[in-house]
Amino acid sequence: MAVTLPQGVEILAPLTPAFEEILTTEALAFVAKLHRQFEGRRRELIAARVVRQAELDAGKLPDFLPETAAIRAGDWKIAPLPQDLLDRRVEITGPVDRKMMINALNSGAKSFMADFEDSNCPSWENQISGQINVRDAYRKTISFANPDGKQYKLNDTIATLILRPRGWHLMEKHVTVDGEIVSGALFDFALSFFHNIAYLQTVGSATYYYLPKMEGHLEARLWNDVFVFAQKELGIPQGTIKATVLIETILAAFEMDEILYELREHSSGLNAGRWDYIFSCIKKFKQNRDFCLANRAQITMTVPFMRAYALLLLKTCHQRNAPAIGGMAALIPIKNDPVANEKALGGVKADKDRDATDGYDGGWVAHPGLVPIANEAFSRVLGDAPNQIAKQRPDVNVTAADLLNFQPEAPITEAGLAMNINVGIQYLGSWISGNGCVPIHNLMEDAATAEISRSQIWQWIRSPKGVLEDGRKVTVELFRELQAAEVAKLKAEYGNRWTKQYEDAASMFDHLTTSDDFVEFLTLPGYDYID
Ligand SMILES: CC(=O)SCCNC(=O)CCNC(=O)[C@H](O)C(C)(C)COP(=O)(O)OP(=O)(O)OC[C@H]1O[C@@H](n2cnc3c(N)ncnc32)[C@H](O)[C@@H]1OP(=O)(O)O
Ligand SMILES: O=CC(=O)O
Ligand SMILES: [Mg+2]
Repeated sequence: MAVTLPQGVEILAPLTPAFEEILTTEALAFVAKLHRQFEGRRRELIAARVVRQAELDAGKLPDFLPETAAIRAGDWKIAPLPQDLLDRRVEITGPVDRKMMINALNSGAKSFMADFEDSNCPSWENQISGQINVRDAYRKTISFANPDGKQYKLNDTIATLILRPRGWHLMEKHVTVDGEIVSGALFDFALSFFHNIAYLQTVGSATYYYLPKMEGHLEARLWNDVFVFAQKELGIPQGTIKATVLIETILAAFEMDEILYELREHSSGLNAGRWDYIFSCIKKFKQNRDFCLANRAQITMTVPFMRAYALLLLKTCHQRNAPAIGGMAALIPIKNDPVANEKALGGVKADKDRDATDGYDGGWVAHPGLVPIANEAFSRVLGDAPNQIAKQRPDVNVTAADLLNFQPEAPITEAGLAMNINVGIQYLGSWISGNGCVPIHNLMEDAATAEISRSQIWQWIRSPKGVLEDGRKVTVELFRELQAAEVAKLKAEYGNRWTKQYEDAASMFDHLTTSDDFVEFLTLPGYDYID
């Protein structure tokens, strides 16, 4: 190892010369500073999540917080947005794979969320290569030669890069400070900020972030304090960093104003992260005898609790001069089946049309082929205006009961159960093999969508309402019977692509589903399977 490690820092993974350009002594010293300053608070907040879950398990329902009523009633706005975040009508997302990043930046979308989270398997290789790719993308020097000879380089006009670090719950096991492994969130943030902020300032931009999976405003306060500290350390003007928070947990939905308020000097709005949101509802109410959702496919953006959440997010953002960005339809272009393809594209159009008409300022797409559809839907409403933040929604009145109106409860079917098993195992197999985003049955599947599949089965097994429409109760025995059938089908379909990773995935899926202790995130045990 050529790098001189700062005192107290260890790296428990291989370093190539290219990795050493990212893991420099100075960058690691910055990681260590953030760790020493904030790791204690991060742990307290994770511990507070456990306490909150116990309250929910005991039947307490969430509500808007009485202690922050003044913030909700107050007349404040977030700080002005930088020029390159004013127009976000189409945002493409994708993992930090070099070729895909170039494709995303060239896609015609206004912004590109470079994802170290839901769509990324956090192997050491992916994380550090991802930082190299981000560095080169910011400097517009990124290029790629595909093994088939195709060359990739950036167009003259590219999307603005927004980086999504890992959430507060994930660790970076390959780096320790004073003998403690470091937070994945702090690690991803620290490296991207340290290496790029000074350069970006010279071109009138900055590092922008998407912040995932927070459960409340105190977690947002921690991010804000990290930003303040980081900017001070590197002599960057306060308020330079901007961050969009994904509202993708049911608890955060009750604290949207407060989250914007905590980050008001650094905020670039909120995003409706629908897939983790559904997962969070299942997770938080998994012990509630009244709670039980229908087959995954039935939980669309138009069901009552999802509609309430989407409208409240929009109203809250615009009251605070903040962009409201819509989430992701999981539909993707379908090759070799024009009829199915047209249906999928129609689904994306309907999704983006609804968001644009409601008043959203932009929305996510999963694939470059969907950029024109989303662009048309938002441009139809926005015209030449960069956004519609000025559009207020006083007509929207969402109550706690609306957010908790968990319908539909039916149907739950054998096909829905089998599909959850099939998708869950395929996704986990891919994730353990190093790829965090895959097309399965013509839908985009990532960590968030797979969480819904596995948590639904856990909950159906344990809920009195977990009954198939033909009257059979969902049980461990029924799950195992269907699981055996799905594994046999997949083995036949995969042939020699059915590797040890897929065997591991099947046994991990069995554990996730049958263990009475609910596993908080599938990526936590999954992390033990990857380097
Ligand atoms: C819940 C959430 O968090 S949503 C956010 C996280 N999820 C995502 O970001 C989804 C990202 N999307 C993807 O990973 C992919 O689109 C998938 C896995 C869904 C589908 O992938 P594929 O079936 O391989 O796509 P397909 O074969 O049609 O790709 C065609 C081309 O588009 C590129 N492409 C596809 N999706 C993307 C993307 N999101 N960004 C950049 N390029 C992309 C492919 O690299 C390929 O490029 P090439 O022709 O130069 O080789
Ligand atoms: O991150 C987005 C989501 O839907 O989850
Ligand atoms: Mg998510």
